[in-house]
Amino acid sequence: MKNVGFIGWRGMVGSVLIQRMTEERDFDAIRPVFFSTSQHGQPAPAVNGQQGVLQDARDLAALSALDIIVTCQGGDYTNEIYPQLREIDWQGYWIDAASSLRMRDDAIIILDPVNQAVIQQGLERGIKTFVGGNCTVSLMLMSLGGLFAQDLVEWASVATYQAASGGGARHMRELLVQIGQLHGAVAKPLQDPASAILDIERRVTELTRSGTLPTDNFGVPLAGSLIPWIDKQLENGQSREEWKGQAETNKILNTRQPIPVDGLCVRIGALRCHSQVFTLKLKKDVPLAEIEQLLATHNDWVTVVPNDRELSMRELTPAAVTGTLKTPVGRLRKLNMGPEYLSAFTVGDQLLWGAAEPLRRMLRQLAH
Ligand SMILES: NC(=O)C1=CN([C@@H]2O[C@H](COP(=O)(O)OP(=O)(O)OC[C@H]3O[C@@H](n4cnc5c(N)ncnc54)[C@H](OP(=O)(O)O)[C@@H]3O)[C@@H](O)[C@H]2O)C=CC1
Ligand SMILES: N[C@@H](CC(=O)OP(=O)(O)O)C(=O)O
Repeated sequence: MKNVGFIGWRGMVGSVLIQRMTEERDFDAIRPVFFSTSQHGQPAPAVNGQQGVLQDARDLAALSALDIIVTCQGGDYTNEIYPQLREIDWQGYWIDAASSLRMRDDAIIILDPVNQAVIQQGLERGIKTFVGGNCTVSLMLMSLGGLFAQDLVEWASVATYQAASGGGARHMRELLVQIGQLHGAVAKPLQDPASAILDIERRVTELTRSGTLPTDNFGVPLAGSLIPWIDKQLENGQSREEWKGQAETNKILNTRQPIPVDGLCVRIGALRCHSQVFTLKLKKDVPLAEIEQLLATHNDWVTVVPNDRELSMRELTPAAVTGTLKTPVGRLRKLNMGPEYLSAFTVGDQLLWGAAEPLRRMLRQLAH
């Protein structure tokens, strides 16, 4: 049995990972050791009736005794600890949720339903560093994988609708507090059907602009609004989140000729599901029925939602998908621009296939 260290297990991504591992009985096949940067010495979570003590996540001796390290602690931790471990010639496998190591030549971005062949080749070449992809990229490829697998995509233009959870736990709290404060300010007139809706709206807008809503995390109000920028600003005018679209997609797929992927990333007031709208230019005119068939059969989690009003409203929303491993795609239709132009709408839980699930499945491969 492999000794596996977990860092970041009590964070948002980490706790989803532990929950999924428990559901799938993954702990039966490993000897887990839990670490913390702030709570070492305290009781570790009990697994299969066994409970140890939290180890120090900066103790290189304890870390280097492990066969596999799984970290959901974030990029700062990775940047601090990973080079030190490799420096002392630690030969174990490093599985990471953070973006820091993704684009290194000696790291593979893991999304096994899409790139198991790339993962397998990497393992055979002795690659030891496996990193989960950016959530929008992973969710796009889970939903549209059938078209990429057949090399049908000439380019993809995307507009994202990204959930608060992508920013972290505190961002989710901030959104909910904002929602509560806005509602609280108008709760009374709202109960009166005779009250004027534009007076209510004015009060909400005034409060939104007053500077009194909590905005420490998002920087501006998100409730009742949106934020058309995610992550850092790059010199070419893209946000870093937008830059990842093309860079990571092509690395995951190991394309010889890069497929252009670009668009705008937008934060909205959903809690943990990212949605994305695509305009795809296909390399040829493929009948819609064939497209639906390719998409639906690509992996076990994607479903094609027929382009029907009722079904789209019921099945193709964050409310329907949150907390599940489903990665549905719908609103599929040929656009007025021509028969090679396809629209698509995708939804997926950014903490499951967007973050924790690819790590869990990589660990399972390595542990067996
Ligand atoms: N959020 C997301 O959607 C995605 C995140 N990632 C990556 O994963 C990393 C971790 O993200 P996320 O899970 O959101 O981070 P969190 O902020 O939820 O957790 C990170 C760490 O904070 C510490 N911590 C301090 N106080 C608490 C508390 N009250 N409850 C839980 N943990 C606490 C824990 O470390 P300790 O025990 O050592 O104190 C924990 O491991 C990100 O930095 C990013 O690199 C990747 C994909 C998506
Ligand atoms: N940036 C993503 C979440 C995330 O953590 O992405 P990455 O793993 O690429 O840093 C979002 O805000 O929705």
